Amino acid sequence: MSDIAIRTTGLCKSYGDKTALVGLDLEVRAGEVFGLLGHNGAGKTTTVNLLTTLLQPTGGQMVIGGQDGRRNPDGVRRIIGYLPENVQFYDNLTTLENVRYFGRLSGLRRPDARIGQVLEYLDFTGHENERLGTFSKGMRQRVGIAQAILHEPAVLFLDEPTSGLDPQGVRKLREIIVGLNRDLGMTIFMNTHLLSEVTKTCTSIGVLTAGELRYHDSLEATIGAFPDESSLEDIYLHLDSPRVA
Ligand SMILES: Nc1ncnc2c1ncn2[C@@H]1O[C@H](COP(=O)(O)OP(=O)(O)OP(=O)(O)O)[C@@H](O)[C@H]1O
Repeated sequence: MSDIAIRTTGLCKSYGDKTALVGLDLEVRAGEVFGLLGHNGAGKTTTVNLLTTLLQPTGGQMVIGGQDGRRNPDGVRRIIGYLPENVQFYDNLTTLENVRYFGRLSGLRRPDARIGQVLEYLDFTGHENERLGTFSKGMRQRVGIAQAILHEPAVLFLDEPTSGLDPQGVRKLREIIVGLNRDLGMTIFMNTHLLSEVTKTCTSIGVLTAGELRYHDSLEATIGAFPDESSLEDIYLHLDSPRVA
């Protein structure tokens, strides 16, 4: 994969008369953990759904891992993993049955050996034969990560991955995200509201306001560029305010 994992140029999305994303120009380097911040309705889920080819853009270009997302969406799908905000599982099926189902959708013919490795990596061994209907939100998210990384994607997209988790669940998921980046070299693109997560997990951030990317830089540069703001929350509120051009 080239040095740039995700590049968008003038990427737009409208739903009828409603413009959700206005000419997004973005580059995320391979090996980064990028956090897309924004208020409710800013366009974060729309952005992820475009980049994962679940939605068709109304304009612009996007290249993910060297694959042209408009001309070759299947090529993009082969190299990405996606954990949506509300991943749907079959509650009456077991972990193994659910993940196997997703594995076959990804084209893995004999996924069980790989499922075993992934569940072990996620510290989930022992829950293979338990039904999803009995799991906490944190356990379901781990199954969600398992299905998303089964085919060893180069780029992993996460939509509000810690939403609704208790503090232990947040910490566990954070460790997993950081580990996938550090141990397996995955580029991670995550939407989040939780600023505390950004400081502990991300290497770069973007701020989306009403469908426009208002800001994009490394976390380190962001903290250095706003010496008068005492926390990332203050920086975010500054960037997300209408005063910023
Ligand atoms: N299918 C749709 N039809 C019409 N409008 C939509 C549709 N999906 C999203 N929108 C609108 O597009 C805008 C961006 O929505 P989006 O869900 O991408 O924002 P978001 O930043 O992910 O918000 P949240 O944090 O609440 O999930 C919002 O104004 C939303 O109402």
